[in-house]
Amino acid sequence: MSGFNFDVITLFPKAFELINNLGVITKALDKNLIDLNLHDLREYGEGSYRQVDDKPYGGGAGMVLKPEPIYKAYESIRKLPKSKTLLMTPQGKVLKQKDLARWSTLDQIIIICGQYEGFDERIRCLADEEISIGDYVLSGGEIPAISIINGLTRLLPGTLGDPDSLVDESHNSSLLEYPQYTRPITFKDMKVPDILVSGNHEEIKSWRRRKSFERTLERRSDLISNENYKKSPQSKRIIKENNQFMKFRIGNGYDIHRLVEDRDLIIGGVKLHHPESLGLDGHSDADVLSHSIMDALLGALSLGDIGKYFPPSDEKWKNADSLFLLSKVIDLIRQDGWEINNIDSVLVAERPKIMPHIKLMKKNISEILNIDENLIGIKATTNEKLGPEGREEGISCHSVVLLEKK
Ligand SMILES: Nc1ccn([C@@H]2O[C@H](COP(=O)(O)O)[C@@H](O)[C@H]2O)c(=O)n1
Ligand SMILES: C[C@@]1(CO)OP(=O)(O)OP(=O)(O)OC[C@H]1O
Repeated sequence: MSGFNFDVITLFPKAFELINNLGVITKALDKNLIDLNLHDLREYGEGSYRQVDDKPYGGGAGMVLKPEPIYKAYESIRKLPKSKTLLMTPQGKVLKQKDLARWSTLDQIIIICGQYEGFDERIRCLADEEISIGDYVLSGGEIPAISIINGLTRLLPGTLGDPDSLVDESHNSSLLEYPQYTRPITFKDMKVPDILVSGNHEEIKSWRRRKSFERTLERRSDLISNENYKKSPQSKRIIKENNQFMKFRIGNGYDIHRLVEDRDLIIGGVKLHHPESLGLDGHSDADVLSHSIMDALLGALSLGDIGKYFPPSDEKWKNADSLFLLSKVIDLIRQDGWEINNIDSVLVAERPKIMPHIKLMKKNISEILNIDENLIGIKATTNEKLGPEGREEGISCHSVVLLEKK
């Protein structure tokens, strides 16, 4: 019986000698569970120098692998019924455990090892899939090919002594593996968790599931995309407990104030003139822009809204300068290590024209928040004479902020 076939087209067949010293693969080769056929590209090179590469058309540094030797090598390989051809290139799709599992049901994988300086574009059409092993560049596809051979071989029936070791491991369930311990029970004051020596298998299982989830959330939260994980009550609790690992939070704020006579019209700390001499009514200076930004900041961290910190019932805040209130809110946000990534606001006002004052509003807010003006977006729109803003009964403002944990 012939095993799973790996056919590798490479300029450096000697690189694969390493494989013979990797336990699992050595065993698989010995037991004929896999066949490793190396196709030395040099043998298919052209002329007396066995040339395999040439200068790129259009100029540029380095040499490019020619198509003819690769095609010749490829055509010399006997194709099995269930076969796939992979081209190793940093431009390929990043290898995932599920790819290895998918390929493990085939009879044959043909791997074409690219070279870092590049290969003729026409070589790509030989491949069913282009694969990279990460976002970095190696000198050639040999080491990535060895990774694939290693990862795939250990999935083949009969290669691992204990097939159960495939069940729990990292990336199988798209969660990372739980922490593992072996003897001694205490090493340099580090003790094996009591639960693992309790003998209670149900509790050990549940501890491992929880640790696996926590570890993934902490190190690779990008892997937790499966809605099932997020929905389970246990996962919900763990996500809540691990909120400290969240790097970003967004917040949204809205405020509206009435336009009345005998009040100043202050927006973003700038005193504007309304054609009818109207101003904004409120307990404070009624600066809708500052208010909506404060609510967005507080909302991002689930800290309530400005009314909670500066109650309108408190005389202290009568005619308060909203930029001062904003300085208090940002102190609260920074207390816990959060920093503003950016702010975007839109003012809704029929009149006056806000556009000419935006520069000064940005300056005021950036100084209070101690952030660059470029991180603040302020826009204005009329409400096309619709609704309270359109009838000039009031001016409103909407803001969003993105916070990042530093
Ligand atoms: N109070 C306002 C309202 C609008 N602008 C500027 O005018 C532009 C056109 O307004 P629309 O409502 O028709 O979108 C708008 O893009 C703003 O630049 C303004 O300065 N002050
Ligand atoms: C800013 C505060 C300060 O008392 O009062 P107002 O200026 O009325 O503004 P509003 O957005 O209605 O309420 C929030 C209050 O905290």
